[in-house]
Parts: sequence; structure tokens; C-alpha cells
Amino acid sequence: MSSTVGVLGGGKIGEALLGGLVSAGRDPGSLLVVEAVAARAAELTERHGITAVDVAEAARRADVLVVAVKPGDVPGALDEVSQTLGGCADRPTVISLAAGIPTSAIEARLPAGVPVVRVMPNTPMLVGRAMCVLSPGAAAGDAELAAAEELLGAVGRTVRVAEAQQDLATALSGSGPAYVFLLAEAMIDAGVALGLPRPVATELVTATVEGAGGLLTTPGSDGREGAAPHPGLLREAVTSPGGTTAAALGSLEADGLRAALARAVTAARDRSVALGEQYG
Ligand SMILES: NC(=O)C1=CN([C@@H]2O[C@H](COP(=O)(O)OP(=O)(O)OC[C@H]3O[C@@H](n4cnc5c(N)ncnc54)[C@H](O)[C@@H]3O)[C@@H](O)[C@H]2O)C=CC1
Ligand SMILES: O=C(O)[C@@H]1CCC=N1
Repeated sequence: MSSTVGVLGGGKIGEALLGGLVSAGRDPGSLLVVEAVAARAAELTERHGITAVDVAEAARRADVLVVAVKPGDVPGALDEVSQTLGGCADRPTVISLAAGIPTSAIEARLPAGVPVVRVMPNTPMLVGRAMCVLSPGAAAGDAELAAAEELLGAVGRTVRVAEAQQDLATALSGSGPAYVFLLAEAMIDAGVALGLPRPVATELVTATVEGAGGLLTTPGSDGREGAAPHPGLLREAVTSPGGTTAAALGSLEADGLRAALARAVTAARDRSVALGEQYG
């Protein structure tokens, strides 16, 4: 029998996890959601067949309790969990998806010894293509980390990092999908501005993003065997001498795209650190 997973917070990332697990074949009966907004809880039940429960029931029944509320709501949510766990013999592993909040701060609000794993996921989890970055807390051993990897491996890829790198992981893969969506949106708008019907521009751009992603993740796609594809080589393969791509790339470099991205990732990293300082 598979373990029971309780998700505290049925918002965007909570739904991405729950929906992704159901799509991956998990029995919805093994999933619970605790959601403060009743209409939202009903939506999740209707869409994915997930049972909505209160926090006490989730804490009592779950083998794994996933914290998926906003960083500012984490302290209050953990206090509710803690009250229930005080009286439970079997304590779940707590997986926190909250940006910025250190495992030490989570552990401090829970009964001593509850294993905590900090994870930075991303929304492609909904379609089984997540990047989940994991770091164990002080009481999480190999067994808890392996169980977290098995759970999240059903909805994408997992990688372990030292917790000191979590804020940067948040800036790259946690927030990263939004950078790609912004790029796609801007490309579509540019096509429309130059005269393409929006549905055509949208199809061209979304297929291009999907295809480029496929090249980036297919070994050997840059002509070298045995190494991860290099984005620079893939870009060179598109760039004919004196051609259209060189003209576009020259324009992007002149407009400072690389520097803008470096500043954006730094801003996201710094915001993650600040969230931890404010709410951790
Ligand atoms: N959206 C994203 O792409 C990602 C979000 N995260 C993290 O996931 C967490 C949630 O983010 P989102 O899903 O985007 O936020 P959201 O605002 O969409 O969802 C949070 C949900 O939690 C509910 N909630 C608040 N307090 C609650 C409580 N005490 N008990 C039960 N439900 C409660 C809210 O009603 C809401 O539906 C944040 O900590 C964020 O840093 C991490 C990676 C990616
Ligand atoms: O924007 C945020 O704070 C969250 C964390 C990473 C993605 N979304």
C-alpha cells in the first residue's frame, strides 16, 4: 500500500503536486489536502478526486506532510501541525516547499525529532516535468530523503543540494519557469505586432520552446556524445553566418539580455534569503 500524503495548502504548487501525482498514477485516495479556502478545496476534489480534511486529520493520517502555503503563512500552519503532532505516536516526515524558509526554522516549530526535508519544486510538476531540489534537515536521514525522492521522482527530476544552495536553486529552477513564460509571451507579442495572427504566433512559439527544451535535454543533440548538451553549441547550430539569428542575437546582446538575466536571478536569490529572514 502506498503511503498517505497530506498537502497543507492547495494553491498553485499544492495543486501541481497533487495533480501531478494523480496523473502519474497515484491513487487519489492516498492523497489529502488541507486548504483554507473552502471553494478552492472543492475545486481540487472535483478536478483530481482529492479528499479535503482539516489539519489535525492530515497530521494524524499522513506519512508525509507537505507544507505548500506562502512563506508568511508557514509559522501559523506549522503551529497548527505541531499542536496535533504532540499527541501522535507516529509522526510524518515534513516536506516544506516554501521559498526561503530554512529547515532549522521549521524544526524549531515542530516537536523534537520530526524529520524535515526542504524542497524547491517548480510548476511543471503538474505535467510530470518538475525539477525538485532537496536538502535534508537535521533529523532527516537517508530513509526520509530517499522517500521524498521517490515521491517527487514520480512528478519529475530530483537533485540533492546543500541547504546553503537552496536560495539560488529557488532563483533558477523554482522561479525559472516564469522567465521562460515571459520570454514566450514577449516572442508571441512581437510576432503579433509584426502581423501574425495570435493563434499562429502562439503555436509557433510554444512548439519552438518545446523543441528547444527537447534539444537541451537530449544527450548528443549538440553533436558530442557522452556529455550534456551545451546551450552555446545548440545556439551556434541555429546561427548561420550573416543570417537572421545572428542579427537577432546581436540585437539581444546590445540590449543587455545576459546582464538582465544575471540581475534577475540575483534579485530572486536575494528575495529568497529575505523571506527566510522575515518568516524563518
Ligand atoms: N508557485 C510556484 O511556482 C512555487 C511556489 N513555491 C512555494 O510554495 C508555497 C505556496 O505557493 P503557491 O502555491 O504559489 O501559493 P498559493 O497562494 O497559490 O497557495 C497557497 C494556498 O495555501 C492556502 N493556505 C494558506 N494558509 C493555509 C493554512 N494555514 N492551511 C491550509 N491552507 C492554507 C491558501 O488558501 C492558498 O490556496 C510558497 O511557500 C512558495 O514559496 C515553491 C516553488 C514554486
Ligand atoms: O515566486 C515565489 O516566491 C515562488 C517560489 C519559487 C516560485 N514561486
